[in-house]
Amino acid sequence: MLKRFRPDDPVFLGQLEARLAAALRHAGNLEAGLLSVTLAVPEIPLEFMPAGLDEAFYWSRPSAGRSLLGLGAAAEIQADGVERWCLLKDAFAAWQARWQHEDIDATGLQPLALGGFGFAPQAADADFPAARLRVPALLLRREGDISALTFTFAAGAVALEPAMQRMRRLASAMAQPPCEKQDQVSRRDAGDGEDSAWLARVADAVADIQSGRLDKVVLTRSVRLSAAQPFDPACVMANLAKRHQRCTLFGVAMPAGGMFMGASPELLAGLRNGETYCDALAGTAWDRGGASARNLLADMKNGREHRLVVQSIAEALRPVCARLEVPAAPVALHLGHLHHLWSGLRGRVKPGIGLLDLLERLHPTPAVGGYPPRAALEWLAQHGENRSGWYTGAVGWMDAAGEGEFAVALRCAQVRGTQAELYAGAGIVAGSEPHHELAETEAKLLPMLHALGHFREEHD
Ligand SMILES: C=C(O[C@H]1C=CC=C(C(=O)O)[C@@H]1O)C(=O)O
Repeated sequence: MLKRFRPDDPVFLGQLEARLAAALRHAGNLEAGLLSVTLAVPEIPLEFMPAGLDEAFYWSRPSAGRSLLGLGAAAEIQADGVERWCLLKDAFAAWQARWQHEDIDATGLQPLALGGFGFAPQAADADFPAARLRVPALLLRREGDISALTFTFAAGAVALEPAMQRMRRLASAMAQPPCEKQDQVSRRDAGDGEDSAWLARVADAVADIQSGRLDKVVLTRSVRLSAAQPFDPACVMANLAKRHQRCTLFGVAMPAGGMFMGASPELLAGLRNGETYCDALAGTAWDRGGASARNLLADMKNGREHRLVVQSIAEALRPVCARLEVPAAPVALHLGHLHHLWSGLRGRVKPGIGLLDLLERLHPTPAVGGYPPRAALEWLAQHGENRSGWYTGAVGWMDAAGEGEFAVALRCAQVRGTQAELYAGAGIVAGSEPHHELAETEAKLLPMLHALGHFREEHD
């Protein structure tokens, strides 16, 4: 085990290189598939995303003591269209079948694939495939009190030097302070006309719900921010991390530069040792307006909105679970100024069911789509709902055994240069009032607005 972790320390890097070289020699010739080498390192500070890494995938769930940072790709599958789940499952099964792992220090940690997918089966824009899974060439992770590095190589590309080059880039990024205080102040681009179009769409949805065509549909909107100086994604992430420790923090580098990042309050699904856990999150109140947090649990409209999500998740899980626990009533989840109705569902999955099977069955839940799911998706398609990137899809990780966690991509933005595009939505049910729903989306934008330096003077 390496005795000290000072990423910029040549002694550390020298020891690491020697140990990796020995592990590669020990592994022998890799004729097909993937080789991962995991080395324990002393405690890694991963509560912040390091700055200046243009190929990073960062995922952190502080409440579970879990943080991941992946760089590069030893293997990747991008999948588009209605068959995207089949394509992902086939590719993942092929990796699993020939994935050699040298866990040199017996960390017990498996190598991981990192990935995400969008709301719709087709890619929404050029920066994001509809779905992607990637085995990072270098993975830095913290799991409770274990910290480790995993290097992964594809057959035909088992080479020490490129791996160490990437490691040195990571080391110099981690040696920097996570965020030089960014006194960024951004301004919001005008979009009043867009607000009135959105209000009209909510009114249309309410009318169609009242006519019985559907029970619920989630409508989303986006706003743009600009700043005089480029946003620094590491600072934005540090701002999110300061305020949203109960959420899942994520940052996914975009191929043409910039980052898709956010602080999600909702796990779509987790799977560990055959036990699955899912958040049903729907029904919202916020400070300064709306149903107050105190009334949230008694509010009929929010209760209706929430029940549809619980019911739908339970319907999706029941056929693949040997045991399923569905709470009889939600509890209030308080996240700063936002308050949600939350129900945690848990179950034991049947043998052979992996995380990708669960994601395929669950997505999109009525927390991001609507109910009945098909009627809601048709309604959204007919009304031109267009969601950028992976917003209302999910971002997460899977281990080589097919278990892992994906968080719904909410409370997020695409941040590139001096521009940012932020997203928020609201569930529309019978009785929804358009201006109230617009105010709800404004409340849901606040976490990212704060993190991007908007409203700084008013609130900080
Ligand atoms: C679609 C969003 O929130 C969903 C998740 C939680 C609560 C929701 C609600 O109360 O409407 C939404 O269904 C969003 O934050 O962009």
